[in-house]
Amino acid sequence: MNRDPVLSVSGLSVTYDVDPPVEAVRDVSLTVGRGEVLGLAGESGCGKSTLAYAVQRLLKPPARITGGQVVLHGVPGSVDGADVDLTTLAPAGMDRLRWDQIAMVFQGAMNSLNPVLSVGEQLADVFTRHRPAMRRAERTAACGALLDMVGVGATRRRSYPHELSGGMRQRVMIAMALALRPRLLVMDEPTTALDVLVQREILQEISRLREELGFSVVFITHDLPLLLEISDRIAVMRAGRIVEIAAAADLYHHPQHEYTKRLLASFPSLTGERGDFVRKGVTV
Ligand SMILES: Nc1ncnc2c1ncn2[C@@H]1O[C@H](COP(=O)(O)OP(=O)(O)OP(=O)(O)O)[C@@H](O)[C@H]1O
Repeated sequence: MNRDPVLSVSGLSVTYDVDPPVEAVRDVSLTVGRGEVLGLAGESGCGKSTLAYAVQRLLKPPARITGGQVVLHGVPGSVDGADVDLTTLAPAGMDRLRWDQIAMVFQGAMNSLNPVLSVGEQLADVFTRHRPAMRRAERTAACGALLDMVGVGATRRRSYPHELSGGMRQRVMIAMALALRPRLLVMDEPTTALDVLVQREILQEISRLREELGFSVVFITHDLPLLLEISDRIAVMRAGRIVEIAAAADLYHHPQHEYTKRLLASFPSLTGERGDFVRKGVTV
């Protein structure tokens, strides 16, 4: 399926300036289409997180982008009409785009909630910072609607993080990431720390929200079976490079790269009869 791109990464390279230097991302090119779920697979240390952080300019020294471009397309109000190269954008410009256009949910996100503020207050804070003209009542209503949307329920607005389960807290983080209706959601192992049932419930929720709101997702995990279920396309990364990128079903049925074949073979659940769950969407 051809979709308008939301994000185009071309020739992106990132090095950690340590001794010896680590070339964590090497000449990576990929696009993310509107409304698409792009899965990013690969073994631990292959550079998935570095790529995700680089795309949002969230890398800190010793990491350094050594080449390439990250273009966000169709940015409202941008100077040249629509396309913004995030690698050259001034920090203030990037701050404006973060949350608004691109938001991220990472693995430990649920632990980054402030323990002394209610989840409602923390959600409201996103609006206070990014939508200063919003009135208090409007903000409160928006926070309630978000909590309903992710299945936490508006009545939990006054709860503190410690009063919620890990799954609930991660849902709050997803609500926060979706608050400003970003066009791209980057999720780095967002459910890995949760038990399998909660993980599936949340993935189902993300699939539903994606259909309802139309945002694109870059979903990172080492869990290839999970990616095959939820992704439109999958990029397989190895030692900093994308070795193969294909529609999920093609990648499963006709893997081209030796490494992809090995990766598929390393998940026993993908061999034999159980392999038929590919591309049917998330089911509980
Ligand atoms: N701060 C750092 N300094 C030096 N090297 C680093 C740093 N952070 C990451 N690396 C290296 O960069 C490479 C890519 O790491 P990265 O965390 O992006 O991989 P990953 O695929 O996301 O792994 P995981 O699934 O374990 O999170 C690895 O070799 C890692 O050791």
